[in-house]
Amino acid sequence: MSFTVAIVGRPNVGKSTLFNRIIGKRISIVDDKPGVTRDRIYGQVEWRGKKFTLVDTGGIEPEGVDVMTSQVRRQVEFAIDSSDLILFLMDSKEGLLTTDQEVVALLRKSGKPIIPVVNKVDDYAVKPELYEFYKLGLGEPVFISAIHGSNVGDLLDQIVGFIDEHEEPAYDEGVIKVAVVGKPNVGKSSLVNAILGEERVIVSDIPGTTRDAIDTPFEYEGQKMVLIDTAGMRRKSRVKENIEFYSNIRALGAVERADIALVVLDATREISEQDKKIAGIAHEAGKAVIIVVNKWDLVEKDDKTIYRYTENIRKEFAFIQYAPIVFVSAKTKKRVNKILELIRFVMDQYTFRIEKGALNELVEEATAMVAPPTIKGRKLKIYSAAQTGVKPPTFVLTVNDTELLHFSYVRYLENKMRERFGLEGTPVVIKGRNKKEGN
Ligand SMILES: Nc1nc2c(ncn2[C@@H]2O[C@H](COP(=O)(O)OP(=O)(O)OP(=O)(O)O)[C@@H](O)[C@H]2O)c(=O)[nH]1
Ligand SMILES: Nc1nc2c(ncn2[C@@H]2O[C@H](COP(=O)(O)OP(=O)(O)OP(=O)(O)O)[C@@H](O)[C@H]2O)c(=O)[nH]1
Repeated sequence: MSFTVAIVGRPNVGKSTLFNRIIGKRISIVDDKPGVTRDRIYGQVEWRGKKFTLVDTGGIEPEGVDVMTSQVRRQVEFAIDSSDLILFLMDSKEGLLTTDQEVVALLRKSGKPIIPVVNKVDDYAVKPELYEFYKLGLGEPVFISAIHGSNVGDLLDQIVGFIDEHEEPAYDEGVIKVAVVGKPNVGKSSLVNAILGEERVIVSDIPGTTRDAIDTPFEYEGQKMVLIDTAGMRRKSRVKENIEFYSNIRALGAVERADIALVVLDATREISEQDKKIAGIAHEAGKAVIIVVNKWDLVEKDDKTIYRYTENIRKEFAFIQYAPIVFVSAKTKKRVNKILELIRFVMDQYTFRIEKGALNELVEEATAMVAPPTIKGRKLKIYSAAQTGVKPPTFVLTVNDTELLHFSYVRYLENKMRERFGLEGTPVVIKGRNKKEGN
């Protein structure tokens, strides 16, 4: 699981502003597909080659709750239980308040490192009155302006300074990394055990091991794989709302390290918002997805059941139409092997390369069939197409003006590519680039 940094502080000190300042730049995904999570209270950051997950604990609050003590209590609990580093944010305009000191006293008990941060220092000057913040005894505070971004780079430098000892295991190129994600109780551990073909002890109660996703390398018909498992690590949270939140953060950490996410659903339960959120995390991270419907043994079936389920999943998970669906039982092991075959197949798709000639031929045919859009009297012209990467397959179209590359036309081209080349299980990224003068 990735290094987690929590921003904690009283209401209105600027937690969201700081979060957006750090995360905002990275979010360049223009995704209009419905169902994709929009409530960003955590995100992945890369700074000087190091990665971490940043959490805006203010976002944990359920709506309508404005009781100060309960708000801060949730934040503090999250920070203590689930983060590796705490950014304690204060407001220079308000000065050091008693509440700040109380919260720090609580945070300190956790033994987690804390960086004191004083926000809203907009004029670059550290005035004498700011020296009161040294009284916290947490060392030198970082004075920032989240709105203007000043000193935020220094803050990021300090954060990544803590990451050294937290290296993730590295795997060879040829190893397929598979994250097993899903709501609590859908059967993730059972599925992992079924895949590995042996009962494995989940070490969830040993302190210190609980936070790390369990990586299990194995081989299937000569193909090296590793399962990144987030199961069995449910926090015994005192605050109910936090449980779902922990689940999502864990899923994010596992998914970021994986090539393929197995999004596990419980066949006996209705599809919920959280199922969609978890699938959305995988989709937004640009990972391949396989939907695994588990506990199929418990479903009373007739000859239409599987079609009804499939239809419902396609409707609820409209944003990942590309994901294959497999119906399994971890308990009876039925079709568990099918998952392994799908993993291999989907990995081929995730790393698929389309030869330039074939790609341009396809684009020519597609544009002949449905003409590119004309917006405000100007017609989109696509001069050429090229694949620029894999994991997921990424394509660049050279056009007259990227403004004219409407998302619905991009989706049309994506569908055409999928019709011809398959690309099942993998997202496809299509970007536009303006043709330069003279080429
Ligand atoms: N002058 C100034 N104002 C800031 C700065 N950062 C945030 N603010 C303002 O402070 C107010 C609160 O900011 P938020 O980011 O919503 O604060 P928060 O801590 O997330 O608040 P909660 O969601 O209530 O927990 C907003 O009006 C921001 O525009 C800053 O660097 N300078
Ligand atoms: N009938 C049936 N029960 C299953 C199946 N898979 C899991 N279960 C049961 O569902 C319950 C939850 O399974 P787990 O494997 O612990 O679920 P999990 O997703 O790892 O749960 P967390 O650790 O809470 O995230 C257990 O009682 C399992 O025995 C299945 O395919 N069929």
